[in-house]
Amino acid sequence: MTKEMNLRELALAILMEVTQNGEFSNKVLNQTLSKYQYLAKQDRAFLSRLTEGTIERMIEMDYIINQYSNVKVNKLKPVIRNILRLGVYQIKYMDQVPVSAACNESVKLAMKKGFHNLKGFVNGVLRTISREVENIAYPSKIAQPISYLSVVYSMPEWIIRNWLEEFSFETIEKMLQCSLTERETTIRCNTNKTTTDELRKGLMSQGVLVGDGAYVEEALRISEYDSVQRLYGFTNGLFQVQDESSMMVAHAAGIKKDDLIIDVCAAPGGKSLHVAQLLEGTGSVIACDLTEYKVDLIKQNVERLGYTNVEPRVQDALELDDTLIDKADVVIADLPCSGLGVIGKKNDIKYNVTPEKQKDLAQLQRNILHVVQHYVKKGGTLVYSTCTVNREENLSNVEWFVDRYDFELESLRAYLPERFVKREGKESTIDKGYINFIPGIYNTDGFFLARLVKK
Ligand SMILES: C[S@@+](CC[C@H](N)C(=O)[O-])C[C@H]1O[C@@H](n2cnc3c(N)ncnc32)[C@H](O)[C@@H]1O
Repeated sequence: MTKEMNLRELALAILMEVTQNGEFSNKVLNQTLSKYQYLAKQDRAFLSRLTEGTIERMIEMDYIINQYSNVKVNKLKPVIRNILRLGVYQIKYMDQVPVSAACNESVKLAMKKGFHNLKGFVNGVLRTISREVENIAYPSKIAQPISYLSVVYSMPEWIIRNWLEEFSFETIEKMLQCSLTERETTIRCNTNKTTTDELRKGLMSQGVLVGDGAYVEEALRISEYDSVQRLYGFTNGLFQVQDESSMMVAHAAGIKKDDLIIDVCAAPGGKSLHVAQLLEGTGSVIACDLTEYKVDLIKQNVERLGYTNVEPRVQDALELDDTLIDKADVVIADLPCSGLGVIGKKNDIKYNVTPEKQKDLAQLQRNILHVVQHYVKKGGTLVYSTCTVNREENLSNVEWFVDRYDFELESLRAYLPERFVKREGKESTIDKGYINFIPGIYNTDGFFLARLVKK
């Protein structure tokens, strides 16, 4: 058995867990990588690329298979279906894999999994696709725009229909293109411990490529590394991974020394720790989440980054804590959401969201807002945010909120980083108090935030 065969077998096992057992791809891939730590860097990269790529392009893979197989994808045995998906991905997207290897190794894998009788079928379908790969007839952009976007960018049709109610075709295409483009990782420098220049030097000494953030002073963008945990400065808390859109929350909050901040859905602590950083050791941050497990994640990050002004707490945001009423200068409500802004990083989210789940989430967000608005003192601020781009979970909730509670939207212009504000034209919604970061238009994840002030 060759090494490559082993890697493909691991990829198949991951795909089976994700597609048959509903596991999250990030989780299963990370577990596999930690189990097989002895794998060489290029093997880890091959495995990651093959599994992540196949999952993020799954609708396209199935479309291609359906063009050339006499048995439709949904009628195939799950193992064979996933072997074909992996095979087609190698043929179409992995130039470094010879077509013959993609076909032969897929056939061997089918036999190894007990499907000797289907080796001719797997071989036939993959060989045909390898010959026809440049001639695949995709849905027409003009005549079938929804199918076109769905197949070319592997996005479920219902999400595209939903987005078309709010965004133009061109904007959606940009978002989708962006979700399939590899971006650097953004990190937030812990400026209480080091400077961005020192951090940059340390990372570069390990051969990491380091660029400036696009909008936020304390952000750096890194690439060409193997594992974040092994990077310079990780263990001693010189940085935290955080997208620049997320970093905007702490800025939008307008933190002042000695403020009391309550972060109602805080794990793993990205925003709580950023806020603590801006407090420079003063004030305090109560960082809550639902379970011990989640709160432990916050604790680990607090310890690593070395903050003494953060108090992690198990607290259900749906249950009012009387002792906190009217106490907070700032409440951060970064709420559970459908996550459609981070499909570039969590590539199976798009297949798991349903219209019903999205509706339930929008309701959950309202229920949480109803409770946590009590914690804001008069004149204090509530920052509402999600990592999704659809209106129901974003602006519609904000409109619902200001209609019912004694809050108003306040312009973000005075709060967001200067570099960002400068690029926003006169028409920007930041003057209305909210912003929808659209991937492909902004160089960030998809993200929404609104600044609400208690009258
Ligand atoms: C978007 S994530 C928060 C990310 C975090 N703010 C950060 O920047 O690292 C949403 C969090 O809400 C938590 N959550 C969900 N329901 C909750 C509830 N009823 N009460 C408290 N936290 C909840 C989830 O466990 C999850 O950690």
